[in-house]
Amino acid sequence: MSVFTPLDRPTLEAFLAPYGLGRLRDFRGIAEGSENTNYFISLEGGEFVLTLVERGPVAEMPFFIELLDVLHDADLPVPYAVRTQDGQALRQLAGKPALLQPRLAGRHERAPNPHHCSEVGHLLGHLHRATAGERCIERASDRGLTWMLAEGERLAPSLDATARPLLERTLAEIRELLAEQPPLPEANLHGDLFRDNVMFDGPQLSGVIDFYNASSGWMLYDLAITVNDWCSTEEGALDLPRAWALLAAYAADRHFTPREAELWPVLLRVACVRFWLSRLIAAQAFAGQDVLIHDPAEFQQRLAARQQTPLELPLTL
Ligand SMILES: Nc1ncnc2c1ncn2[C@@H]1O[C@H](COP(=O)(O)OP(=O)(O)OP(=O)(O)O)[C@@H](O)[C@H]1O
Ligand SMILES: N[C@@H](CCO)C(=O)O
Repeated sequence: MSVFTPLDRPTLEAFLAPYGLGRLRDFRGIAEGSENTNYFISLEGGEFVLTLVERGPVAEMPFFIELLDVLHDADLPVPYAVRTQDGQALRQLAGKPALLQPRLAGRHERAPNPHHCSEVGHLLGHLHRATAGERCIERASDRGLTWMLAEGERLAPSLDATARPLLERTLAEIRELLAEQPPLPEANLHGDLFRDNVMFDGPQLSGVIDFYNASSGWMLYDLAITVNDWCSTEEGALDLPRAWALLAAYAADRHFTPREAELWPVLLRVACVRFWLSRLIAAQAFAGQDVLIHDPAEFQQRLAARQQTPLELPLTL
């Protein structure tokens, strides 16, 4: 399980006292999740999740706190940093940045249908609309195009004869994007809107969590990340009814530009490379440890399937 930092009751009680939320009733480490340490915390004053941020620079934490406040104010179902009685949102526990957030209702949907995908598309459109243009809070992704190129070039020689040319083809596309810097519309991006970061309460989307990959950037890239997870078959191909439902719901909030339509197939591939690489790196770093490791091959398979994309952006919706 992925509890990188074990915590005992006295440590938690001392940490939680300044929130003034009553006695600690119960707590339990959360096995799901692969990057941060999370605990469900039951206090007399309500149900919460405590997150210890295990990766990424501490200096970035005010960005996440501000972004979640903006999204919460825009009525998106997101967690936000609960303040202590003297107004502190970001604190330290066991030497790590630590946040207490409300626990959102619902459960993850592992087998989404077009209705679930429509809910997700609508949510993503809302998130982008709330942060587009001047409202966008600047933050470069720490796993953006430059990172992909550097890590891809480093890892390519260790791949087999099928995987290596597949990766190198998309690295070439990434080089072209870096050289061109196409002016695609920007907003704040979730950056990791996978099934395990969305909660459903019955058929209704009830929460979006895990903003630790959020950044500013191309909205289309966030859409590609989302479609690749929510609308892929077991074999890695796009499931068109699910993808159409997601894109149609998203497009109700925003019209795509012609340049976005051209670059859509490329960004679907780039979004595969982003997670293929981060999974390869995590698999090496945590090999043999009791940590949740997502299968890198899943994104190799999806990237192979995205060499032809039978899915166009709905330009006229
Ligand atoms: N605010 C919340 N409300 C309810 N459940 C939550 C909340 N935050 C986290 N969880 C639960 O904890 C699990 C792990 O959280 P999270 O996805 O943030 O961890 P992570 O290590 O960053 O994961 P990932 O592998 O997606 O990067 C989630 O799948 C969810 O079940
Ligand atoms: N959602 C990511 C893990 C967290 O970034 C993956 O499935 O690889």
